[in-house]
Amino acid sequence: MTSTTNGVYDRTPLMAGNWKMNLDHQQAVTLVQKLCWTLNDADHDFDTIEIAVFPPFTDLRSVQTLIRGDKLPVSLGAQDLSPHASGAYTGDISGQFLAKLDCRYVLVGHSERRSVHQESDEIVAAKVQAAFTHGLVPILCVGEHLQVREDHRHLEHTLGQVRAGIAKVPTQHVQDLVIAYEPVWAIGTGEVAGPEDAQEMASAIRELLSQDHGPEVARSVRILYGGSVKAANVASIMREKDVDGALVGGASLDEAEFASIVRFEHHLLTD
Ligand SMILES: O=C[C@H](O)COP(=O)(O)O
Repeated sequence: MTSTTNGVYDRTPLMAGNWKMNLDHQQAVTLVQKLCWTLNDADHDFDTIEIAVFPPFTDLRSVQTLIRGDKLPVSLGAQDLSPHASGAYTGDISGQFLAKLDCRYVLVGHSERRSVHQESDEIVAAKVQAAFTHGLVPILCVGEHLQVREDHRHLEHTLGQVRAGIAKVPTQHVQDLVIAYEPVWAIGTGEVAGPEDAQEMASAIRELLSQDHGPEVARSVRILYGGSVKAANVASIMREKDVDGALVGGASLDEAEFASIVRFEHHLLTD
């Protein structure tokens, strides 16, 4: 599978739906079924764009059973994991358990984890390592608050989060990483960063990866944009050459809207 938008590199676009703390396990199954029906009805080519859903932990087994039973072309991911493999960590979930549930991805360092649960760069780095240890692909979430952007420190801040998050990851793992740039001021606010803002950051992240891990690794890493992505704005973001997909919150809870986001190439053709 290759990217058909930025053309230069062989990166498969990834459209990831982070449901956050929404939908119980029955609603989760219904949403995934409806999403696939909607995409099938639209003759969507599932080979060109990867689709992943990130339900709450309690939904994962039900969604896994559906995906496996109906052989649905949808990847499964979790919203968080413990930095530890097992032990006395009440309420935490091991990456080992997520891998057993066929999770391919896990979000790490989402801004809501960093702000609500005070996750530091050190904890985020330990979770990135734990993900790789258990064979999961971490989606490292980074991004600045509004004040940082207004102070013109957004590049320094966000690149610092990237460097800290992958500090202990060997180069052979870095190439499999996914990074999601989510400016905090654009999350759930209806404010969307301009495509040029997304490209500026994605390009800077790729340059940093190139410096630290070499150009081949930098070309392999997929970089997503997140923050108020909708069907109406996804095409302009996906036109940017270093943006390889979207991490979608609210709009991923509606099968028609998320299906339309997944079919962003259709918008490119009709724009
Ligand atoms: O993980 C998703 C992001 O937080 C974006 O959420 P949003 O699309 O509701 O703004």
